[in-house]
Amino acid sequence: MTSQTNVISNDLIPNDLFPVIDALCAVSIDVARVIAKGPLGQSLAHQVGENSDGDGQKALDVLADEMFAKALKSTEVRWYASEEQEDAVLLNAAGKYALAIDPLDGSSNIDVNVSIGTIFSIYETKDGAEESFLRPAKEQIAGGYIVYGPATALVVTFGNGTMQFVLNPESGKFELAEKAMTIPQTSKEFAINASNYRHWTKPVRAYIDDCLAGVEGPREVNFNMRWVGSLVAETHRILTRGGIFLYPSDGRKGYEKGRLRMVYECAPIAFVIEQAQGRATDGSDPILNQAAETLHGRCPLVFGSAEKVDRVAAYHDLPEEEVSALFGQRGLFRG
Ligand SMILES: O=P(O)(O)OC[C@H]1O[C@](O)(COP(=O)(O)O)[C@@H](O)[C@@H]1O
Ligand SMILES: [Mg+2]
Ligand SMILES: [Mg+2]
Repeated sequence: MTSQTNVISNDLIPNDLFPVIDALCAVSIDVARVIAKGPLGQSLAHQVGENSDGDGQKALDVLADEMFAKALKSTEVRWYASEEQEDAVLLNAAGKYALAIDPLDGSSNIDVNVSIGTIFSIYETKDGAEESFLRPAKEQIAGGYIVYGPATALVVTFGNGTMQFVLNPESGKFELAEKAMTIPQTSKEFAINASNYRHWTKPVRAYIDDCLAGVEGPREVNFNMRWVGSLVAETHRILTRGGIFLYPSDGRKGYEKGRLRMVYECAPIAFVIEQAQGRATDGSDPILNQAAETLHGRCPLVFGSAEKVDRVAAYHDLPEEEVSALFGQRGLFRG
C-alpha cells in the first residue's frame, strides 16, 4: 500500500512538523481502510505473538506498526518507539524528532466493530533513544490520536489548544472540525473497568462508591457509567461531552502502576486533555510533570473534566476513617 500524502491542510500544523503529521494521517487512512473491510478482509484479530510487555499481539497491532514505521522513515523522525517493539528504532539518523506510538489502541475491540485508534507523542530528539523518551511529559511538542470510529478523526495538540480534524470520505482529506476543543465540566459520566473493583485502593473505591450511590449518596447526583475498552474512544467521548476516566493502580500482579503505558498512552492523552482545559493525573499528581522510567513503563491515569479529576485527588488525601466509611456516612463531600 502506498500512502497518498498531503492529506491534511498545513495551515494549522507547525511547518517543521507538517511532514510527520501528514505521514501519520496518510497511514491512518490506509489503516482505516483495512479496518473498514472487517471480516471481508484479512484476519486482523488473531494473535500473532507477544510484545515485550507480555501483551498478546494481534495481526493488526503488528501490521499498523509496520505501516507507520515505514512511512515515517522518510520524515524527520530519528527515534521511533512503539508499543509493539521492545526497543526504540533509529529511522533517520539526521532527524529532529523522537516519536512514540501506540499503533493500534483498543486491540480487544478489533474484531467487534467498535472504535479503536492510534496514539502518538512527539519530542525534539536528543542523541540517544532513552534520553529522548524518558523525560517529563510536558516536554512533548505534539501529542494526539487518530480514532477509527464511525468517523475517522485526528485530535492533536502542539501546545496551543487541542484541534480536531475529521477525515472527509468524499475528499479523502482530514478537514478541520474544531480549532479549540474544550471539555465540558458538567457531565455526570465516569469510565472505569468496574470488574477490578475488588483490586482497587480504598480512595478509588470510595470515589466510585460515592458515584454509584447516586442522589442518595454524598454527591447527591445520579451518575452514568461507560467503558468501551479503547482509550482513544473514551478520550474522544470525554473531550466531546465531558466526564472522567480512571485506570488506577490495583492489587493484581503487574498492575501496581495500572495498565496504561506512560510514553505512548498516558503522556499524549494528558497533553491533549490539558490543552482542552481538562486535567490528567496519576490520581494525585499531574501526568505532564512526570517522566517514564522505562520505555514501556506504566502509569495510573485519571483524566477528564478538571473539577472531577481534582475530586479524585481529594479522595486520596482523605483521612483513613473517612475513606473507609460507608458512603452513607462519608461526610466530607456531601452537598
Ligand atoms: O482490558 P481492560 O482492563 O478493559 O483495559 C482496556 C484498556 O487497555 C487498552 O486496550 C490498552 O491498549 P492496547 O490495546 O494498545 O494494549 C486501552 O485502550 C484500554 O483503555
Ligand atoms: Mg493502547
Ligand atoms: Mg496498542
